[in-house]
Amino acid sequence: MSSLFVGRPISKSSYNLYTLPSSICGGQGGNFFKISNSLSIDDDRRRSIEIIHNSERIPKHVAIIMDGNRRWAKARGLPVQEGHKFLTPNLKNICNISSKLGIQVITAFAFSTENWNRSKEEVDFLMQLFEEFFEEFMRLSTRLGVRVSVIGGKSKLPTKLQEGIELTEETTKGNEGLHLMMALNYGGHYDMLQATKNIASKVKDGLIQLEDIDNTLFEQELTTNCAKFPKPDLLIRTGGEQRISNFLLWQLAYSELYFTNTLFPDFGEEALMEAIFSFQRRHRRFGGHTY
Ligand SMILES: CC(C)=CCC/C(C)=C/CC/C(C)=C/COP(=O)(O)OP(=O)(O)O
Repeated sequence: MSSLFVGRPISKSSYNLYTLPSSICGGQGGNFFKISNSLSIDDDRRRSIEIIHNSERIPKHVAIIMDGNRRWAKARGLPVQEGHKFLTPNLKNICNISSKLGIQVITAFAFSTENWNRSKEEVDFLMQLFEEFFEEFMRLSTRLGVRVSVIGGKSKLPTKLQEGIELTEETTKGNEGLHLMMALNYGGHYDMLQATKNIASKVKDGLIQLEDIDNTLFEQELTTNCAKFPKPDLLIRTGGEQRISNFLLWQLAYSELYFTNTLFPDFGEEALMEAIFSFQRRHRRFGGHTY
């Protein structure tokens, strides 16, 4: 299909998002995008950008490691907390753009099983910030249309935060738009161990046989099983480090990895679009092709 950019602009920034009427795109509110003609970009990039993004080209599930808050704050002579404060506004922005693009699941790594080793002051601040985050997403449930849930060891989180999470999960569970999974007190090791324990317990109780254990059964026990698309197509890590840091270890087996130097507080629409463009240029083979 050739590029058709006759739609209604839905975003005013360096990248202009366009929505085409469903009569033209043949689907429900399909989104099309192009980069503004006024921008100076090379032809190769323009070509990759001018891809009409149908469901094949848009990652269904994007996971994001939100890193770089401290460096952002330090570079400005600010307390670390000032960097963390971008959690809610940036995730709101990411959810908005992702919804328009047709991304269906976002998993955001907000606190790992190892992050308890940070200073008490930072951990306390983060727990308070997470409480405010859930309040805000619950308050805006109808407007955002985002279903919010949490993966990770919730029982170790402060009681007030657990209550906020429960309320938010309950309030937003009927939202049929984007599904935002917040990974809190989460670790890939934790996820695989809890799955293993559940399976072992089922074997012990005679509910399943040892021979029944396969990839499908194992994946059913992972915390991400609550999402329609449990495995990320694309992993983004902001902040310049190129490692997984105990994130979705099983689920990332065939994900495309994208590392950017952009620090999380600076990670906005333009940076997200860059990540999507990069994904669109990848050839996913899943071990099945040679060419
Ligand atoms: C946006 C926001 C307020 C997020 C909360 C701040 C926070 C704790 C971010 C860390 C996210 C995370 C688990 C990154 C993994 O890196 P790592 O630093 O745990 O691991 P590493 O030492 O391997 O880099």
